[in-house]
Amino acid sequence: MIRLEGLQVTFARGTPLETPALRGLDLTIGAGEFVTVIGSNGAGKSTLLNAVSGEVIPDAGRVLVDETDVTRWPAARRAGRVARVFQDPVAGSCAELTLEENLALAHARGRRRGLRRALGGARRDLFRERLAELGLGLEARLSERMDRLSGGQRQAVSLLMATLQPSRVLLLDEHTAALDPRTAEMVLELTRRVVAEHRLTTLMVTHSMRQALAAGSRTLMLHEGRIALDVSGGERAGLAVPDLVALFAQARHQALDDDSLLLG
Ligand SMILES: Nc1ncnc2c1ncn2[C@@H]1O[C@H](COP(=O)(O)OP(=O)(O)OP(=O)(O)O)[C@@H](O)[C@H]1O
Repeated sequence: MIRLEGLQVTFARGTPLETPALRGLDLTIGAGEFVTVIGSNGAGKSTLLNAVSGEVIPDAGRVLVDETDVTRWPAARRAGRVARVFQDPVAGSCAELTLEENLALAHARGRRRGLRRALGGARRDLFRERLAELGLGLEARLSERMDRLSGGQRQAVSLLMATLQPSRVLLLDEHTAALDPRTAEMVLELTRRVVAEHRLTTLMVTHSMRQALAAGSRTLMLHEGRIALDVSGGERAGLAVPDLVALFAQARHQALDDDSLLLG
């Protein structure tokens, strides 16, 4: 479960480059809920994920993960609770290490146990089993270096790494954007499976309106650091991509109107 209360993040405060990225954002995401996040460039989507993962500490407001206030916790301290997969397939793992070593590191993260113990025979069997579940034949490639894998295979392994941690929260930052359409679909399908199996509370940022509606059960639209749209249930089920595009345009105009009212 994630709860954000009055979250404010301003970059370069007090300088001519001052940028308000999140402007008092309130959001509650239930345990096991899968939420997709859309919004134009600079809307605050990555900052939102960064505030949950601890890469960014807010100026005001609170971040709660499973009812624990983690607002001031650095990212490393949250790593056992919050897993993340990035847009760049290279970002989530160590290229020079083998698949097994990467999985062992992920398995050890957030636990009080070292790499050596994590590399035992029982672990290897677990890794092989979990890799086999991906259906990509990677179970036979445990001792290969990570940089031998394709982008899609790396994202699949990154998702698997996320579930080897004891984490309950999964953050996906445009994690299929760098993949070709077929591979992106495969990784999205895998994402659905992994989230459902592990009941992960999930925030997925995407620039694809189609993906935003096809994955998860709720969609948020961010605009200028605020939530401009929050749809779920029957309302969302009845939406097609053009409807979402229209709502997006409407929410942006609404925000512009609000600003002009304020300015007026
Ligand atoms: N480290 C930083 N320093 C200064 N400004 C930043 C920093 N990170 C983000 N910003 C600014 O904060 C605002 C929100 O950025 P953010 O990256 O969260 O948007 P986004 O919705 O993820 O955009 P995109 O879709 O382009 O990735 C933008 O105006 C951005 O330029």
